[in-house]
Amino acid sequence: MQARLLLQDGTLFTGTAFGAEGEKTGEVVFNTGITGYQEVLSDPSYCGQIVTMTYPLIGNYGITRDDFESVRPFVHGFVVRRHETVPSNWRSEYSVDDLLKEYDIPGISEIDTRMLTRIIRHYGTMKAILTTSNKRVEELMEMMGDTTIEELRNQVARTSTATSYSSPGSKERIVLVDYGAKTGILRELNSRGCDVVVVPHDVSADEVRRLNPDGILLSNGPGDPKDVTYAVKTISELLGEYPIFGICLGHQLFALACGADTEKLKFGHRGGNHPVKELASGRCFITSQNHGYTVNEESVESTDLEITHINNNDKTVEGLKHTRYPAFSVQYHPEAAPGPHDSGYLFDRFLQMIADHKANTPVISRQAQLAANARITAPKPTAQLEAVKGAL
Ligand SMILES: NC(=O)CC[C@H](N)C(=O)O
Repeated sequence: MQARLLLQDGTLFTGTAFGAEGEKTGEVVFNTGITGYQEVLSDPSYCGQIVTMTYPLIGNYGITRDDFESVRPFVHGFVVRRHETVPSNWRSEYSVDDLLKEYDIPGISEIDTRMLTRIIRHYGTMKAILTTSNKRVEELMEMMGDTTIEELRNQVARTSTATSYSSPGSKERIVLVDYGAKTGILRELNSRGCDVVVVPHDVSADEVRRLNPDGILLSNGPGDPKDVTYAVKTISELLGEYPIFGICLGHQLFALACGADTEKLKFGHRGGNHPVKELASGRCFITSQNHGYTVNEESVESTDLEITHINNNDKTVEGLKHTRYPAFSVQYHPEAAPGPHDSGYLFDRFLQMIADHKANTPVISRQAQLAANARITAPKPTAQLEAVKGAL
């Protein structure tokens, strides 16, 4: 069956359909990873996007559920040069084609993904529609135009957990705020023995305090950080009270909460080999990335933040730390799977920061904090009780 990919600028690609039949609009972006298509498909940060892989052969090692970064794929469409229908891997459970069909995601293969990537690099990311229908181009253009940017935004609520859950451990209590978190973050915390409570994106500062965490981890997630205003407010309320570590969207929200600004990149960073320089050591780390927005460098100057890492390719901000409070963040993914694993040490740094914070927090103030928490936890008197009290 034929499939077509129509870009907002009118460029039309005609190829072969795979995955689900139908039509999906999204922002078209490219990922340069040679492996990792399962993690890309199931990374909630891609919600609302049509992803093209620059590596030309996709699907050759099949699909293994254990490798997923969340419970289901979130991409709106998948674009590849060649798609393998007969995976060759003992762990494979089924093919990419089966996965896309199961989750109603259309795919297109046999198109010039190199040309598509060059268009995105030249003109920037843009909207696109992927279809298996025979609709006329004019009609498709109209449909794409009707998809408001709002439909492609505000994806955090769609990808976050609706209720809190815990992943118990015997060490530090970490509250992981799920803005569309990758499973890899939980895996890294659990492997270090952390007692993790995963909470929804719209958790309030008081709800976090009630959990009495040793530290807070702000996860990755889809969309524009400026759409998640309530999270910025919550983070600014918790800043200084608990050690904080932000990853990707969590990094951007942390920056906004500290008064810095974010902006959209022309075509973003998505792949497994982005070089990042740690300014303190001068060392270069190879990192896994997936983001379209970035923290504006100049805006950091007027805040209490310090830039700790920069991207070696385009010099954009890749890491921040607070100069007064125990809090830091990175734009890339230290929990990368399938890799590179250069930055896994950042989880150890976070736990060390928690240990230092505990050691430096006078016992009396910790007790005061616990007392404050107890006050917050105490049930509020109901209106009825107030009325009875008033009558007495
Ligand atoms: N992986 C992420 O957390 C992505 C952050 C944000 N949605 C961006 O595109 O910049």
